[in-house]
Amino acid sequence: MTAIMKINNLSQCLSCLLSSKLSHSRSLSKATPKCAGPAGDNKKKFVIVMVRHGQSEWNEQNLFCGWYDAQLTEKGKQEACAAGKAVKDAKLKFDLAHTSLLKRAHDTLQAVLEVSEQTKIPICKSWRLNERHYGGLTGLNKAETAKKFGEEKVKIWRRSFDTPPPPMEEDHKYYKAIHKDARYKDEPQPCEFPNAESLKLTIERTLPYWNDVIVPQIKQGKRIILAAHGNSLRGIVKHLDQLSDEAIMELNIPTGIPFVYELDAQIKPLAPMKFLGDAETVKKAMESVAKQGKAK
Ligand SMILES: O=C(O)[C@@H](CO)OP(=O)(O)O
Repeated sequence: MTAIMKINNLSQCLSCLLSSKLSHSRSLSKATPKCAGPAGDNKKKFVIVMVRHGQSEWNEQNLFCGWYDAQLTEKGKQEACAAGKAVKDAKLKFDLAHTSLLKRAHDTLQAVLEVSEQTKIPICKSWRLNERHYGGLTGLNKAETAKKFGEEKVKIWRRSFDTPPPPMEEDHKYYKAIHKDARYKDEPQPCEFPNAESLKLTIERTLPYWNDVIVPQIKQGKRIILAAHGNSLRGIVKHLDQLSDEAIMELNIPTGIPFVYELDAQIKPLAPMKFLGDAETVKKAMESVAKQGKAK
């Protein structure tokens, strides 16, 4: 049975991981550091696999989703299974998985692990890996919003680095479903609970989890899969590839296609991200994410 750990804060996370290490000592003891590079610390090579969840019901309807807990569609489930097959075919093995508190990411991860026959690994969950909070735009149709406010404005809301969407007020249709959800009763603290996030704000809460939880595990040789969201992953990619605020605007991560980073001992990418999919399919899937913000 898959071990699931909900991580409420970073210190709890570390003790959680420690206890999981004890209870999963059999699976973890088999973990071998991925140090395939030539000798010398800088060349030491680690591998991390990331995947955006498969298509969700709100992706299908082209709605701003953010922290709303939309489910996977049938297509999304198939994408998740195909991602698992790609992982299996690439012979990628994991010691640990990380995901958000949102079902679409968790269910994608579960399918990947089932299809690639590695369901026994611990799964760490954190709100810090959630999708960016889309504020007052949550639940609105992206194409209709572009028609009303203009495509340029929607591109700024969707892809600019530091312009957040309008905030989610208490009378918003989805405020209760998100802000009063029991899964957030311990964390985030009221002062850190977002009511709208730009990519910059998303990075500010995602990066501490990357730096304090995931990076130390990578350095211990743990082979990790991270199943998250378009924008929480864009934040990590921006950091890893040191992309400028302008360059990150053009990156659209497709649903359900895993991508792999090979990292040196300083956790710097040794090569660009490599998608487990053919280049044409990946290009088309990226273009289709970008187009979601066009008026129809
Ligand atoms: O709606 C959202 O939460 C995200 C991801 O689906 O959309 P976008 O690609 O527009 O940032």
